[in-house]
Amino acid sequence: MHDATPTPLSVAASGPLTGTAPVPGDKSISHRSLMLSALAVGTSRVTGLLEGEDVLATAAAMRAMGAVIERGGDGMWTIDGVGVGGLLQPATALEMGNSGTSTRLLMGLVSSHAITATFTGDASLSKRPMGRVIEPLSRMGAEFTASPGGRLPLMLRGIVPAVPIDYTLPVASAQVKSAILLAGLNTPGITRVVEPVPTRDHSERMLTGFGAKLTVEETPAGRVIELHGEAELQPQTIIVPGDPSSAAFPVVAALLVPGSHVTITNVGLNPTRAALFDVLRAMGGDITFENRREVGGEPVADLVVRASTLTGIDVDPAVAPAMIDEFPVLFVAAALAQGRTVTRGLEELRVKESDRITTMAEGLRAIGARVEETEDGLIIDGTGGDLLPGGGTVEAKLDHRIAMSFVVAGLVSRDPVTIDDMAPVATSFPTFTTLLRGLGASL
Ligand SMILES: O=C(O)C1=C[C@@H](OP(=O)(O)O)[C@@H](O)[C@H](O)C1
Ligand SMILES: C=C(OP(=O)(O)O)C(=O)O
Repeated sequence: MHDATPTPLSVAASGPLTGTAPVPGDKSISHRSLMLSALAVGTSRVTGLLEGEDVLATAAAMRAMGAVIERGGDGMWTIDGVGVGGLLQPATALEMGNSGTSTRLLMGLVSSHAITATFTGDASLSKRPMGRVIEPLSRMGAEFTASPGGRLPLMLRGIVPAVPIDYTLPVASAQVKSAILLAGLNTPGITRVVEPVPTRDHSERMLTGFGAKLTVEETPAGRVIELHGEAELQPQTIIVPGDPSSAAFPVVAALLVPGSHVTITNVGLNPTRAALFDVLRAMGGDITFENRREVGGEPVADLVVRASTLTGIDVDPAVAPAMIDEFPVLFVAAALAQGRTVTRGLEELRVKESDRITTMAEGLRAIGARVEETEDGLIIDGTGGDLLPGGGTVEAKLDHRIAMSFVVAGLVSRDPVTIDDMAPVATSFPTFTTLLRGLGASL
């Protein structure tokens, strides 16, 4: 998808950011709303869907397997579902682009249908480990022929009936948890997943909303999720709240650019997602939450952010799953803070769209930040609020969050920062540069 035609961008120091902007829909919730609507019997309606490439890859795959998915002129999506067990054999390979979530969750869905599907992805996705889903889904009876190292392209042969499993997650991964639960939808009996460390719970919330019989119990061994199979899902009307992972970029930009005062509206604050804002506040960031409400079964608020002098901290590894995609931009905040920020327990960052520990360390060094890379995190000595030297070119490595993080870094650098390729940003936040320009950033 992004293997061709790089789109570079040079970003120079900016004047204050001001004004109000809403963030686009949550990527995780958007994927799930399409998948579950496609499995309901009848017509579901979704507003606020993130229209980024990753979500559109999910939509294309669900269409290829029989769902009728349309976007109305008013931005409302309608999905005519095929019912649990009703997915059809796709005529061509399922192209997953850059999207790990589409790939792993759809592998779960296909596993318990009588479908043989080939999954392909771009250069970044083809390096990412799929063994973590192949292993539990094989136990349920699905068969896989994967590329070396358990990677894409791979072929999956689903099975009916699949076998329910009782599975303790070996990695803290909402994608693995969700893949198993989605496979469990068309599996007789109870599929049980134990997560020793809680991860984002959008699948559990939405499965319940669609009428699946699902229980969640907190136990000494962790969260135990039980799903009763052969479920019947009822069509829903869903409003997708704004994505905290996208909000992270304008929020950090406003904290760092002197004189800024912005309001970012419609920010999802599900506790399994929102730890970045707590960490930034603990660093001294002036962030207040206004107009707290519920949207689509998820807590939401408007974030009022004022430029602040941040202080480095030791980030508790226990909060990592609740801000797993926000570390790249947190590293930028740390590079401007007073003193040292230490992060640990972030091994999972090495298997995202890029190795986000090494990519961020290399990029931050290229623009003059003081960074030490460890096995499982970064140690960063900040400037104390002074501009970074800047002047370098950073490689985004087909990783949207790396590209956006260095745009934020460029806004607080003496000499312009060049990002080699902004194209991947379209996967999760197609309106990113427009939103920042609207707040006054000189991009
Ligand atoms: O379930 C999801 O929607 C996601 C889970 C996380 O991945 P892992 O499950 O690999 O941690 C996250 O990084 C990704 O952006 C979205
Ligand atoms: C890791 C991410 O997404 P995915 O795994 O879906 O590619 C992300 O959006 O940061």
